[in-house]
Amino acid sequence: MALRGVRVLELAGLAPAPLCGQILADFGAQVVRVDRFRSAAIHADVQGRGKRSLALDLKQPRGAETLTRLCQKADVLLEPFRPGVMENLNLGPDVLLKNNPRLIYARLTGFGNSGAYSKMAGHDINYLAVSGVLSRLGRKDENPYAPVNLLADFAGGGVMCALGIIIALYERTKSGKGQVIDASMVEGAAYLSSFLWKSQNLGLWNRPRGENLLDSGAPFYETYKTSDGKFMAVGALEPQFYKQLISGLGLDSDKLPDQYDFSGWPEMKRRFTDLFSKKTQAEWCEIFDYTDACVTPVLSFDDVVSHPHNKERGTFLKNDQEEISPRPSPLLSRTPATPSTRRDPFIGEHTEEILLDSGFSKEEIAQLKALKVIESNKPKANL
Ligand SMILES: C[C@H](CCC[C@H](C)C(=O)SCCNC(=O)CCNC(=O)[C@H](O)C(C)(C)COP(=O)(O)OP(=O)(O)OC[C@H]1O[C@@H](n2cnc3c(N)ncnc32)[C@H](O)[C@@H]1OP(=O)(O)O)[C@H]1CC[C@H]2[C@@H]3[C@H](O)C[C@@H]4C[C@H](O)CC[C@]4(C)[C@H]3C[C@H](O)[C@]12C
Repeated sequence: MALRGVRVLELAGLAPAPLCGQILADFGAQVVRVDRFRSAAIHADVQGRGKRSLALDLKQPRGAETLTRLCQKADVLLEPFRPGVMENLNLGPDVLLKNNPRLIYARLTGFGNSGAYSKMAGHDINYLAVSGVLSRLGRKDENPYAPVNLLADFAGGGVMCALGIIIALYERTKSGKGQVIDASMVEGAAYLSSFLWKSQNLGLWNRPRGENLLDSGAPFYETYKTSDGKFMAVGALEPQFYKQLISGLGLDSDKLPDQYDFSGWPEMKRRFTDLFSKKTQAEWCEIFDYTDACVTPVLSFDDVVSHPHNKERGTFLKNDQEEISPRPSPLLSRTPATPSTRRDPFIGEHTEEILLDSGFSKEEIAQLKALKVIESNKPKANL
């Protein structure tokens, strides 16, 4: 796998850093999740695929020393805390990069490591708001709407941070040096929105929220309810594809307003809504599947795995606990990701083996355990 041999220490956090670590693990990195003790853990990590867990109390000087020692042999440290937390633990970049100048020290925060808001608590919706993106999301005459926590947490945060890590690893092959990555979810989300900024001159975003081409203003870029309570997604932007949509709906284009005549959009939306409500999702699929009308079913989590296209591509996989999740993407032809099929690790499941692998002696491990600096939790046998 592409990232084989890359050693990552991921300090346990909420959603974005776990996704970043999971991406690295899926593509072959050895990812150790550094957890708080089981009794102190606040959130359950559901993105632990392919990781091992070390439970370590960083608040104790011996705990911080242990992490410092682990960082000497690591390629990447991923930390998800509020700015200043790592420095308070004597684990800031100055200390760790001095010990290991090749270390890539990735800081995944909401507002960044500096700036007026940097020390404030927040979540996806707050970062998306400050990025400017949230103001553009939502339907006409409704409040802005955050699409779950996908945009800031995962796309602008977890994925962007993984990209930063890969770029820094690549750069290190030339310079031999590590560096600090300041991955702010506000800036990650803003960066993702580059197209929205750059396309303003095209007239795509001049109208109020929910009245533009790609924000549910256009009748040909919208979802429609079907007679069985399901939905179809329509994305027929180009005239040649729009023509196929119109024909599939049984309409006569000569009797309709021009596709890009904004004044005709509300009426066209009403007509499309009415038409789509007359057939089931399956009936619409019979009409539109394998055409260029850009019309597809909105698949539920129940239906998506068994959809023929996804089945053929193996888009979803099952682990050995029968849990279904999406296969890593993208597909690399020679060195594809081969994600672990094992269940996610328990907190502290691999504490001892990780320390042994990293050169700690059995005596040192026993001492750390006696001092309650580390915790070891073995899964109960399944009898
Ligand atoms: C599923 C929900 C999560 C959704 C994600 C959400 C939408 C997001 O947006 S995630 C993005 C959050 N933001 C960031 O990550 C930005 C960067 N980080 C921060 O800004 C902050 O970390 C923070 C604001 C996120 C949290 O601040 P906090 O004050 O808690 O922490 P920090 O200041 O960073 O300091 C960390 C302290 O911890 C110490 N530490 C760390 N590691 C160790 C260690 N190994 N040993 C010792 N000490 C350690 C560190 O030293 C710091 O100490 P100090 O403060 O003293 O310096 C879920 C969200 C809520 C969940 C529910 C909830 O928890 C209740 C239930 C709990 C139950 O167990 C399960 C069900 C719940 C209902 C649970 C369900 C879900 O998990 C949630 C809904």
